[in-house]
Amino acid sequence: MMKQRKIVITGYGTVAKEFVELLDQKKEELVEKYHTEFKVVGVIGSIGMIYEPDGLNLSVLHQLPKGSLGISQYASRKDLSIESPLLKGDILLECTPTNLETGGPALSYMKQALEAKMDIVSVSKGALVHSLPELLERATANGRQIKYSGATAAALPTLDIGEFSLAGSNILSIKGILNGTSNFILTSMSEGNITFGEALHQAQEKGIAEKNPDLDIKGLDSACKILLLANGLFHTKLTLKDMAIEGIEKITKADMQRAKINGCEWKLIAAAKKQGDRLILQVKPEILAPENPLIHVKGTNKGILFETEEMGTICCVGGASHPKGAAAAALKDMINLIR
Ligand SMILES: NC(=O)C1=CN([C@@H]2O[C@H](COP(=O)(O)OP(=O)(O)OC[C@H]3O[C@@H](n4cnc5c(N)ncnc54)[C@H](OP(=O)(O)O)[C@@H]3O)[C@@H](O)[C@H]2O)C=CC1
Ligand SMILES: N[C@@H](CC=O)C(=O)O
Repeated sequence: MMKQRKIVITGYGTVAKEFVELLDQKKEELVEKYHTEFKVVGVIGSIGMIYEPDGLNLSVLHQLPKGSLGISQYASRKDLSIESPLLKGDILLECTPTNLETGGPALSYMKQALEAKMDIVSVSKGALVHSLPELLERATANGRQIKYSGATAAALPTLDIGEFSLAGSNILSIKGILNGTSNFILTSMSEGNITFGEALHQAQEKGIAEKNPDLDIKGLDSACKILLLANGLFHTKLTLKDMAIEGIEKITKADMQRAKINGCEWKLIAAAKKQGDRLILQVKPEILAPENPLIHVKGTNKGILFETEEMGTICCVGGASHPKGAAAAALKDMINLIR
């Protein structure tokens, strides 16, 4: 039997626009493979919402600029009025900018969505880092699910490996290169004749740096990802205050050249490690030895290494940071919601 899932998107920025294009390309394939018609019925920007109960025209929408400008241009083309935001559909796709202090607009959108009995797929991290335990409780109370591959390194499978591939195994530690922007800066400085500032500018042009790039450079984006992975996989309720966080700002080209003499490389490592009854979380730049598989993670790629009691060490490398990869991670979560 054919199913239908109505999606409302909050935050029509770089990732959401890629998602709209991807869904437009794949909608027939999704019907064929999963017997499900995914329709975007609403898009909410900071100016308000466009809503069409039978689905927005995705090929028109993704030709328009991102942000509220695109939303208002779509409204005038289709003669729609800009409505006050209202979460009505089956799935919320949350794509607003990450705000770690307050949870940002995402927190209120997610609460409204759960009240309206919607599942959530989030690529933004703010609300999850701020209030994941509370949101999960609300989701359970409403019989809903929250999926957040897009917030835990997106195109690089991380949470799925821990939840599904390592189910039943005792994970002893997780180490990862989880931020594409900082890894791109380190690789560019190590391999090219380019400054920190130039490399950051290139990462911003690729659309992968956070709106506030300090989140990438100072290690906070990596910290959010390892925190969400740790709380999700070890069922802890740790916060950013429980972590030591250091970024890449102090690493110089000279430091990199010194490391290279012995075949080593500087990488920004996010780690979660069991120590007795405690789980220690930290983010800091480390010099990796040539035999460490994470040394091969170059450019905007990322990587994760799980150490387990029963299955040994498992490493996954690739999943470059890229808006299309983040959109694809959100689509994967939606497909897994209906499986
Ligand atoms: N870029 C990437 O590769 C990845 C990004 N992420 C995460 O995904 C999220 C989105 O990233 P990205 O698309 O790059 O970000 P953008 O800044 O490109 O897009 C965010 C959009 O949200 C809109 N917005 C701002 N405030 C509100 C509000 N109150 N209500 C509704 N919409 C609002 C803005 O448009 P306007 O104000 O004009 O309406 C803006 O276009 C971030 O949280 C980021 O951390 C995760 C994985 C990868
Ligand atoms: N800023 C992040 C992308 C979103 O998570 C990165 O550079 O990897």
